[in-house]
Amino acid sequence: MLKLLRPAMTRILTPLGTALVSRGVGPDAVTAFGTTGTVVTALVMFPMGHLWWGAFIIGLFTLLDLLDGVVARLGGGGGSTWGAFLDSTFDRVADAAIFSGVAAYLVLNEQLVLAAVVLFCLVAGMLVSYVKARAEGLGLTCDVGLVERPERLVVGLCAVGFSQFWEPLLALGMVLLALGSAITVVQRVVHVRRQTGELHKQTGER
Ligand SMILES: CCCCCCCC/C=C\CCCCCCCC(=O)OC[C@H](COP(=O)(O)O[C@@H]1[C@H](O)[C@H](OP(=O)(O)O)[C@@H](O)[C@H](O)[C@H]1O)OC(=O)CCCCCCC/C=C\CCCCCCCC
Ligand SMILES: Nc1ccn([C@@H]2O[C@H](COP(=O)(O)O)[C@@H](O)[C@H]2O)c(=O)n1
Ligand SMILES: [Mg+2]
Repeated sequence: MLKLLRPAMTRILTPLGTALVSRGVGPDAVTAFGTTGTVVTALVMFPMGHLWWGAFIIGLFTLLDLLDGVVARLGGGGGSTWGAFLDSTFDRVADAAIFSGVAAYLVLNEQLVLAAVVLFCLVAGMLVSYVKARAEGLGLTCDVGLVERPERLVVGLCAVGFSQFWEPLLALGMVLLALGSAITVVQRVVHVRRQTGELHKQTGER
């Protein structure tokens, strides 16, 4: 759903991308900087209880995940295979750090049930991405689902950040995210099953 915002975000980020390209900054540097910033912020600020500032700063760093693609395209060649691999792999590293940081905060504050829900969100989010990567590796498509990465980030970071001001929001956001991510895994598996069903009809393959 949020991917509908991609053209607008690309337009907003293009002047910054142009400035970076003209100074010789490449897309891999942007990817690495954004991921490092996210990981350090999540693993330092969340366990210390700085939920608002942690979520806010991570929100800015994750926007670099849109900027790296802009820089890659402006730099010519339309992006590289290595860059696409690095981008997706580092997304998983950033997601792992965000949810681990929140879980660490909850464990330190003895909210073990909510920590388990957050870990469920982490695993379900990874599964959402894995199913797509595996499907695409097999030559299928899997660009569907209710809660893709931008939705996970916006819902997750807003729930964490604003819970500094209204505590129940963290539980509410994480439970919604857990349900949404589980539904998305099912949607993607069903989408793959439909395609393999079609293949079966055409080729006799099961
Ligand atoms: C006080 C008001 C608070 C308001 C908070 C809301 C602020 C919202 C600000 C910006 C909204 C940005 C929306 C961005 C929409 C982006 C749409 C898009 O297409 O994103 C795609 C992009 C990159 O995708 P990739 O192709 O590079 O990545 C793929 C993806 O990882 C796939 O994952 P999967 O879906 O399968 O799990 C992989 O499968 C694939 O391999 C991989 O290639 O998007 C991103 O991933 C980055 C999105 C950035 C979202 C920024 C979120 C910032 C949000 C909130 C900050 C809130 C902080 C809290 C307090 C803030 C107060 C201001
Ligand atoms: N270091 C990078 C990062 C990205 N790319 C290219 O951009 C595409 C992803 O764009 P987003 O706007 O979704 O981040 C990716 O598939 C690559 O083609 C790159 O080349 N190098
Ligand atoms: Mg990117």
